[in-house]
Amino acid sequence: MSSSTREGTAATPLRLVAVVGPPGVGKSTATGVLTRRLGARVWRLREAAAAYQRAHPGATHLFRTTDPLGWLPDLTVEVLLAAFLRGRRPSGLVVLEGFPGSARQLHMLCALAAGLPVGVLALDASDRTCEQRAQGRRVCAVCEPDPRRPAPRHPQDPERCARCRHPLVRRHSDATDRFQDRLHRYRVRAPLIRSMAHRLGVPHQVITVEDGPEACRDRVLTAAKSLSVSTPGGPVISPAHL
Ligand SMILES: Nc1ncnc2c1ncn2[C@@H]1O[C@H](COP(=O)(O)OP(=O)(O)O)[C@@H](O)[C@H]1O
Repeated sequence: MSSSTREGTAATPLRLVAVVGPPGVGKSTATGVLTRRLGARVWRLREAAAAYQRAHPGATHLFRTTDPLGWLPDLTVEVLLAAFLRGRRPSGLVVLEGFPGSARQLHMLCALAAGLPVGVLALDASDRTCEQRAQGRRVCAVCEPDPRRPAPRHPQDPERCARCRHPLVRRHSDATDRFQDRLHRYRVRAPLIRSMAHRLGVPHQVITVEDGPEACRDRVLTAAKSLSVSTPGGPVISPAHL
């Protein structure tokens, strides 16, 4: 990659692009494109939670959840986001992968981002495509102890990892019932996230990623670039009205 293609370098101010979409649509893949091509950094709620727990071993109460999909309470999400945005935060483009998961979380993000440029990139494909992609996805538990990202398949032995040659496995959350629950939750919440973005003046772009990764790459790059330049006016809606 030439350095002229990397635009999210540490010299530029912080800009946030939230990449959302149904499970299996290609969020991790798109995030990978943005990290490689734009030098973006990635913020993932799960990783932020794990890092916070390591740094605050006494804060176990924050991580108790009764949600059937294991989602953390919004109060905890707010603590994690605030730690990221109000601490020694990075500069340049940051991709929030799979976040926000609800309209309320988008509101929270904008309130904490306090005028920083925020954009939402919503990837979309049919339920069938998402399901097929999730069923075909394999991860490597050796390269990544808590595997989330799709692993590259070995060209001669596609059931093995191209990096370490260990057998690839399916993601626990791709089991059919769990996948359907995640898909349903996203489909219910996506229009609410979109209308919240509209109410907050946050740029929101939907791109269809029905065709293969090559064809989607340029669309993802173009959308992320255009989304990461405008600044929202900041939340004007009281959380009580959410
Ligand atoms: N545009 C695309 N076309 C075909 N397959 C894709 C595309 N984007 C991602 N994939 C594949 O679909 C699966 C799910 O992608 P992933 O990025 O893990 O989805 P998500 O993070 O949204 O759950 C992976 O195996 C990935 O390689």
